[in-house]
Amino acid sequence: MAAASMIRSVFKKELFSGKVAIVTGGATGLGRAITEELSSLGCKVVIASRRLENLEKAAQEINEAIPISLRPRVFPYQCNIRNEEQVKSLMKYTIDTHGALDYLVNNGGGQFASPAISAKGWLAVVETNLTGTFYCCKHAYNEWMAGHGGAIVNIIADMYKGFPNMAHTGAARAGVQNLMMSLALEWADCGIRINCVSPGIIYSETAAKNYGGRHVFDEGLHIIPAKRLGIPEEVSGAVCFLLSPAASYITGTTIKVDGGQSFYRSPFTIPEHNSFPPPLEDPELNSKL
Ligand SMILES: CCC/C=C/C(=O)SCCNC(=O)CCNC(=O)[C@H](O)C(C)(C)COP(=O)([O-])OP(=O)([O-])OC[C@H]1O[C@@H](n2cnc3c(N)ncnc32)[C@H](O)[C@@H]1OP(=O)([O-])[O-]
Ligand SMILES: NC(=O)C1=CN([C@@H]2O[C@H](COP(=O)(O)OP(=O)(O)OC[C@H]3O[C@@H](n4cnc5c(N)ncnc54)[C@H](OP(=O)(O)O)[C@@H]3O)[C@@H](O)[C@H]2O)C=CC1
Repeated sequence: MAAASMIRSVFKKELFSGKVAIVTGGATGLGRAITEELSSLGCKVVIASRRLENLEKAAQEINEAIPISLRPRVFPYQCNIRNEEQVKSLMKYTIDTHGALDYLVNNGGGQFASPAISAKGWLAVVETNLTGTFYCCKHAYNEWMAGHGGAIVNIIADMYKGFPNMAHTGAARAGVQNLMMSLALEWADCGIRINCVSPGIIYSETAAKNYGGRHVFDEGLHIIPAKRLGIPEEVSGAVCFLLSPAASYITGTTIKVDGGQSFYRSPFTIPEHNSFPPPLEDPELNSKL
């Protein structure tokens, strides 16, 4: 956010002291808010995404807000989560440099809106959001969490009524939610908790830019019972809660941070038509249905 948020962390200072986290997409939007809150609570955070320049700038800015004696707490690392080798290197770097990997936040991702998705576009979005999350979970588990436990949070999206015009991301996010449930069971015996946070429409400058402007977000206002957009700090609090000891008995679940949007109306309008097959023999009766 360009404007200062009124939301301050509700968690105690040093809640995450001595802990190490990876936040993918941690330089912008939701990921940045999560990184700011985790690092302000004592956590070392490796932020990982494709654009190194962005990551370096964000790390510098966030570190500057931390008392000099406690810096640095945020570390940039270039990684495309679609590339399994790069994901493996991210995990190794984090553990070799910082000695642990307590938390993983799978936030990096995105999509584009289109009613006609090409095969290449479909693969790009599924590989980013579903396969990228799978790679990150798998290698966090292999490299550290299988032997030490840990907590994972995946950021998904409001896809509960389908996701017309963004079918690729709807399918990918539903896949991430189901993956989360499988892993919560498979990895429970290692002391790994894994959950999802499902944001509604959360305004950030970078997200809006990706959609060609703020108007795209404002167009969603009529489907939000809260009658306003969310901000990244409102998502961050839920992520920090799920990582914290306050959530020590919570695994395999999803927290929706969406102002009630997910159980309210769909943004999608179906054109008038009579294309469905008639159920009755009498055409006149059919016309009355
Ligand atoms: C509104 C409220 C809800 C908000 C939710 C949010 O998530 S906010 C967060 C918002 N933040 C983000 O979403 C940030 C992250 N998002 C991204 O990086 C991209 O959206 C990505 C995931 C598609 C990866 O892209 P990439 O370039 O690295 O991938 P690539 O080079 O491998 O294949 C690309 C292929 O995909 C297709 N295609 C791509 N764009 C469009 C389009 N606009 N139009 C049509 N098609 C498009 C095209 O086929 C293209 O191939 P081509 O024709 O070029 O040969
Ligand atoms: N804002 C919203 O309303 C909603 C957002 N979400 C999801 O929340 C997450 C954060 O979005 P938001 O902060 O709003 O938007 P942003 O566009 O600011 O964030 C997306 C982040 O993901 C990173 N990223 C994208 N692709 C990759 C990749 N292949 N490898 C590594 N990192 C990648 C980007 O960094 P870089 O370009 O450097 O790789 C960027 O930092 C996304 O998954 C988004 O889809 C879900 C529901 C609603």
